[in-house]
Amino acid sequence: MIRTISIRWLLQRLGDNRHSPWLVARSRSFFVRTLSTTNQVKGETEELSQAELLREFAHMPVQRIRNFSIIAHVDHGKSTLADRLLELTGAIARNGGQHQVLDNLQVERERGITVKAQTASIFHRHKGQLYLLNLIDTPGHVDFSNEVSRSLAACDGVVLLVDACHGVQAQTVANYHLAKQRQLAVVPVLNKIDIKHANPDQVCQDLKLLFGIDPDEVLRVSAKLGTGVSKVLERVIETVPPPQVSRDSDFRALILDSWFDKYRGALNLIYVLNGKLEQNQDIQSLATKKVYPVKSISVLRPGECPVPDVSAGQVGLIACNMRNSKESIVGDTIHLKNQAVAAAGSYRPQQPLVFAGVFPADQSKHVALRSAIDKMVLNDSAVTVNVDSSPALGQGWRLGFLGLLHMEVFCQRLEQEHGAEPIITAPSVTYRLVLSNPKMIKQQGRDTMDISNAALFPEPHSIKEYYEPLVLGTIITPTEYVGQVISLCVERRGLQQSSVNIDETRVLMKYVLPLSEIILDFHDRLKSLSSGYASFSYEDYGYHPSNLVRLDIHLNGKPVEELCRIVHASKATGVARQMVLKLRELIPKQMVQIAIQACVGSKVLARETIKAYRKDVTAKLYGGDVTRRMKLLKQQAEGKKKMRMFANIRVPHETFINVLKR
Ligand SMILES: Nc1nc2c(ncn2[C@@H]2O[C@H](COP(=O)(O)OP(=O)(O)OP(=O)(O)O)[C@@H](O)[C@H]2O)c(=O)[nH]1
Repeated sequence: MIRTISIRWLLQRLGDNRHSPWLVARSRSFFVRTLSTTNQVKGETEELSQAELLREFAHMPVQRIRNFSIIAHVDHGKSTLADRLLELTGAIARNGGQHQVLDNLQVERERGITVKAQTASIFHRHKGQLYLLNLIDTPGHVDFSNEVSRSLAACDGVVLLVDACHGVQAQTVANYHLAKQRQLAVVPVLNKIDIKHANPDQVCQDLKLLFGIDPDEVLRVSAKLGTGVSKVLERVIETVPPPQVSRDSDFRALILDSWFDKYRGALNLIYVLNGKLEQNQDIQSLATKKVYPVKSISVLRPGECPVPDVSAGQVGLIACNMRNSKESIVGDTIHLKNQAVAAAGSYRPQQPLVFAGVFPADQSKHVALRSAIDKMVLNDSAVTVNVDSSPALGQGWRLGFLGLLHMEVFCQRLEQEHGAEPIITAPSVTYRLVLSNPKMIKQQGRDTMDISNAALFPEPHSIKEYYEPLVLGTIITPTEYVGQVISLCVERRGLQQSSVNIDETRVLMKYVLPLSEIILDFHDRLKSLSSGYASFSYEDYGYHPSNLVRLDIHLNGKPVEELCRIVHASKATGVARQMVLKLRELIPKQMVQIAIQACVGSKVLARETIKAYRKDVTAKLYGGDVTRRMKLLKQQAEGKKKMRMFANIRVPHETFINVLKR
């Protein structure tokens, strides 16, 4: 019965949402699941029907629940392993031609990377007992580390996956420490052992040296071929403790994730810490105090399966008429109406590091873009939004991201999932200024000012001290590239903190680097100079004093706000030169001559000129009459002089971003 209703519901949704790739993708994975169960999947739990499994879900004791994430460096095979685990446990069809089922966003499939952590509840029989395993596939890229921290808040253990060819990489180190900070059980697994030049023994030694992991503890698998994968589930059940929750107390749950559904509003993925939640009960948000009736509860397998209730230790999806990101807050605690409970868990979204202006290409699309951004922010709690305006681009928003890739993916999703086509200004970091101007201090209500929009940078005489954000970077590189890596770090004002040989062939270096120096292309440069072998990860290192200046760009003497930048004083001349040259290429020739100047205060550091079109006013003249020709050219020059005075130079929108790329 449930299945029949769900398929009808699904088909309606597919029909009505042809333009929502996200929903279609989600529904498709649901479809795969539904078909697979209809055909009786071949898995460890094949003897149980879907209805029986859901009954098991309702009665599953806490002692037989395991919540774990798969964490690893980029491309080490997390999503492939997740696929195999889903197949093995019968959640999806084996050899169904579906790859990386949990990577269901269009952007994930196009880029081949995971950007959103995805949950799936699976069942596995171990020593005669059925266990409920909540598996979370996490992204590997540093820009999506918020997704990893968010996932770990609902876990008691992790599968630390390491590529047996490439070994421990920067993000392996970062993710391992994240798991250890939360005191989670670690199941070390080497992947890709099917590859000829894999060196599992060496990687085991590295794991021992870096993390003290006993080589005998390390499982060896091939997620691609499925070799050894069942051992991973056994080890998870044996090593990861059951959740530390209580079913006897009042209901309390942590909102882990949320996303928007056209019909049901915001859907919340919750991790229940206490008690039990049933359909039609009223829940209250601890943050907003608002009350909502629970309309539906489901479990993700990985498609939605309706269940009547969800109990402590379990992860469930609820629809409760929340409308937007202001109501559905990731990290918030929900409880039953009018019951006093303490906040659940310690998860807080990471603070954004990179900021960019987002404006509608056409101001009439302002409302549509605002609604699209709101829906996207609901699904990405790490993004911050503040209202912004610009004389050239109109009303818009200043969005905060965790990195450039995060920003690119967010904007791509805005386009793909919501049909929005915004203009994105150049990304910048947030600088901190200590003010000396009493009037400004009074206005601000304090003597410091955080600023990410260079256009709002105060005059130097109002500033006492400048601070810029630094990061602690971890670089792992083969020894032959150490020299080039060090040169790159020095060029980016990096200071080496340590350098350790992991083994004879690889070095782990720690560098303190200014965030502004790494956001644009540091990672690409590092990859290209090391033929793709070096890896980089970073964490916040706080604000430190710096010597900053505001670099203004003038076009025919008029400052262009969108192009000004905050730069380190030592780099001002180099950046000025580079910017004017780039602008000369990017701004199309116009009817007037354009002078491009880069200045700090009144000092011009670099200048370039774009010559005007020279309209051939003499083209129609019959040949040879020099005096007539000269007279016409002179008239034209007079006209241009006038035009220059009122000249309205057309700067293409993409110039604002392209000019800042190195
Ligand atoms: N030969 C071989 N290739 C594998 C194995 N596991 C994964 N791969 C390949 O490695 C590539 C990356 O796999 P993914 O599962 O996307 O890696 P990921 O860790 O989820 O990637 P991100 O989520 O972007 O960090 C894909 O081309 C897989 O086919 C394996 O066991 N053997």
